[in-house]
Amino acid sequence: MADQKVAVITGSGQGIGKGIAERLANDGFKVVINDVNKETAEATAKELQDQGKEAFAVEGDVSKRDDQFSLVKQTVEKYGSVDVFVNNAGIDQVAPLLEVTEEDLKKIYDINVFGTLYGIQAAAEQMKEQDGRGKIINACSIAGHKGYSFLGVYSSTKFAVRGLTQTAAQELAQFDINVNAYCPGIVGTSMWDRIDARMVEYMGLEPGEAFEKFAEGITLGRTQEPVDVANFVSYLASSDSDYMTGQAVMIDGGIEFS
Ligand SMILES: NC(=O)C1=CN([C@@H]2O[C@H](COP(=O)(O)OP(=O)(O)OC[C@H]3O[C@@H](n4cnc5c(N)ncnc54)[C@H](O)[C@@H]3O)[C@@H](O)[C@H]2O)C=CC1
Ligand SMILES: CC(=O)C(C)=O
Repeated sequence: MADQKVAVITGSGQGIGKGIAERLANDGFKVVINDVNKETAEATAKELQDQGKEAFAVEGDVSKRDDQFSLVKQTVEKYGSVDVFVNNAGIDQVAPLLEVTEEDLKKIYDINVFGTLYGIQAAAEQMKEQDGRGKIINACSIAGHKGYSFLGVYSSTKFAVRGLTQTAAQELAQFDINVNAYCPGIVGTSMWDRIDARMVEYMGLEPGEAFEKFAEGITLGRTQEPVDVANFVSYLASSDSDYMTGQAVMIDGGIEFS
């Protein structure tokens, strides 16, 4: 097992991140489960260990640069390298633009944008020193390609993630590091439970109706599960995607077409 590659996934105590961790562990990676929520991170790592996978949990807040560098350091101390780093952690925010406060802006930019850049920095500094190709994979969204009413600030953070992905791809190619992003559509995680609850307030709908309304536009006729996203991230983490960099790819069942 000495040649097992190592993947770090931020925000992987639950939701899409957990799905990615499960898939990469099944692909043969040693996985590091990072989350600001220590309990869910440890529970996910234990679930994987109980299945005979190599996994451990690191509590950390992606919006703190020191936590991101410490995450990489702890990974290297335990597993020897960081081959794949998935900047998955992110938060939602639902509000009309005219109601957004300075505090709202700061909170979401700290996690979704600053957090992604700190992850890129920490991962790249380590990957530069290693042999072999590194992969940095960022969580974008359909909202990183199009602005949606009431999701304007969230959307703007995902446009920023797309920009960081394109620039990091260009700056890091010289170190054999590929940088790409996945852009899910409507995934049934706790993020959408929160979005639905807030949309109800703004759109005058019943609980569940906002989710259904967004889901109506899905060409494939169903909302997503984390595994639908994880299957694509598995490709981005593998050598099959060695010739892809700087892309923010829709994996949304056909909601937006570009
Ligand atoms: N659910 C959806 O429909 C979509 C989600 N996405 C993106 O996918 C990513 C994952 O989303 P979900 O799994 O749905 O969300 P979720 O809310 O179910 O899970 C997010 C996880 O990130 C963790 N987290 C939050 N802040 C953190 C921080 N500062 N440091 C470390 N961990 C932190 C949470 O504790 C949680 O475990 C996010 O970046 C989100 O923007 C993109 C498109 C659609
Ligand atoms: C949460 C999210 O990215 C969307 C567009 O639903």
